[in-house]
Parts: sequence; structure tokens; C-alpha cells
Amino acid sequence: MQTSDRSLHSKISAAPFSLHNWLFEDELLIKTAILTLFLLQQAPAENVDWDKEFGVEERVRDPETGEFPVEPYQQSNENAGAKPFQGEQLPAAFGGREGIQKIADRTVELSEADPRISDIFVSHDMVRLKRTLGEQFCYLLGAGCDYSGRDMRTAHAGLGATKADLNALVENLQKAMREAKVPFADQNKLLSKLAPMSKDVTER
Ligand code: HEM
Repeated sequence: MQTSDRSLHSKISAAPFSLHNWLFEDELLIKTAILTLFLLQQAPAENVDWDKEFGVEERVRDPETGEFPVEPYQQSNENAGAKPFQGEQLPAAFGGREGIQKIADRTVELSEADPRISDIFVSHDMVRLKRTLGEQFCYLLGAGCDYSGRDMRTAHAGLGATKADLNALVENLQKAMREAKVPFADQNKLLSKLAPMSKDVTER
């Protein structure tokens, strides 16, 4: 007797451990395997050193100074951006070298915490900035330091600081000087040295 395709199919399907079941399970297995492979491919790779992967150089702080290295440059007091004041009065009004360094440190700390400009300071070397800003103020006030940092244009290139950012920084410096009880007239003497640097430290 001739069996139709349809009845053969139903017989195969009905039988326990039938060819139909076997084929169906096998298909499911293949689909699961493909899905697993797909998911594995999509999973984020763990323990990948992306800096190494893309050839980013690791920055290491100098064990003595705690500063990150910078590109080589010509050191000179000219880099401070202005000529220093002469005489003993001004350094004394700022509390000598120690007082000047404290004002520079405080200015950097206030600026780092200032929501108006903190974004510009993130990821820059605040250890170096405190030292070089202290040297610059000390040099300009005639307190007998040399300035070892970069010139203003080079140091601020690419930061994108605006006139408003500069005003915020100056406000922070004024606060630091007020806290240190520097007389108002003497505060303005330091500011008068910094004001002409505006074009070099801002870009907009
Ligand atoms: C007349 C005003 C300013 C003076 C005198 C001044 C002074 C300095 C000095 C001495 C340095 C260190 C240079 C070096 O590392 O060799 C420096 C770096 C820097 N300044 Fe200023 N600055 C002024 C304005 C500003 C403003 C307005 C901003 C942003 C709001 C700013 C943000 C920075 C930052 C982020 C660095 C570190 C750059 C780096 O690590 O490459 N500065 N500045």
C-alpha cells in the first residue's frame, strides 16, 4: 500500500524519539550555538589595557617633585611675561617667599574647586602649576625667585580659556590675597603685572 507524504510525516512526528524531534532539537542546538557566539562577540572585553592598545604613553610623576614631565623648553625669567618690581616693600606685604607661595597654592585650590573654571584644570598637573605660579608671583613681586616655567602663550595653548574664565581666576587670586591680608594697593600691583598677559592666556 502507498503511504502519502502527509501521513508519513504524522507518523514520524508521533513516534517517541522520532526523526522529526531529532531534527527539531538539532536546529535549536545550532541556533543556541550561533546566539552564544554572537553574544560572546558583543560582550565587552575585560582586562584590556586600552592605553597600550592605542599606543598612549603612560605619564609617570617624578618621584622627587611629584610632577609630570613636560615637553622640553628654554627656561628663562622672560617666560614670566613681565619685568619684576624692585624693592623690599612689596615682598614684605605678601609675607615673603613663603607667603607668596601660599597665595599661589590657594589660588590654584580655589580655581580647581570653582565650578566656573574647574573643567579647565581637570587632568592638568596641579603640583607643577602651584610651583610655577608661586615662582612667577615671587619673581614678579621682586622677592628674589627665578621663574622656571613655560611662557604664558605656550602654557595656555589649547586650553580654550575665555575672558570670563580669566575674570574668575583673578577673583580667586583676589580672595587668596584678601585672606592673606595683603593690602589692597599691593594686591593691585600684582594684578597690574598680570593684566597685559590676558591676550596670551585666553583664546576667545
Ligand atoms: C594672567 C593670568 C594667568 C597667569 C599669570 C597664569 C599662570 C600660569 C603658569 C605660571 C602656568 C604654568 C606654566 C608651566 O607649567 O610651565 C600656568 C598653567 C596653566 N594655567 Fe594659567 N595663568 C593665567 C591664566 C589662566 C586661566 C584664565 C586659566 C583657566 C581658567 C589657566 C589655567 C591654566 C592651566 C590649566 C595650566 C596648566 C597647563 C598644563 O599643565 O599644560 N590659567 N598658568
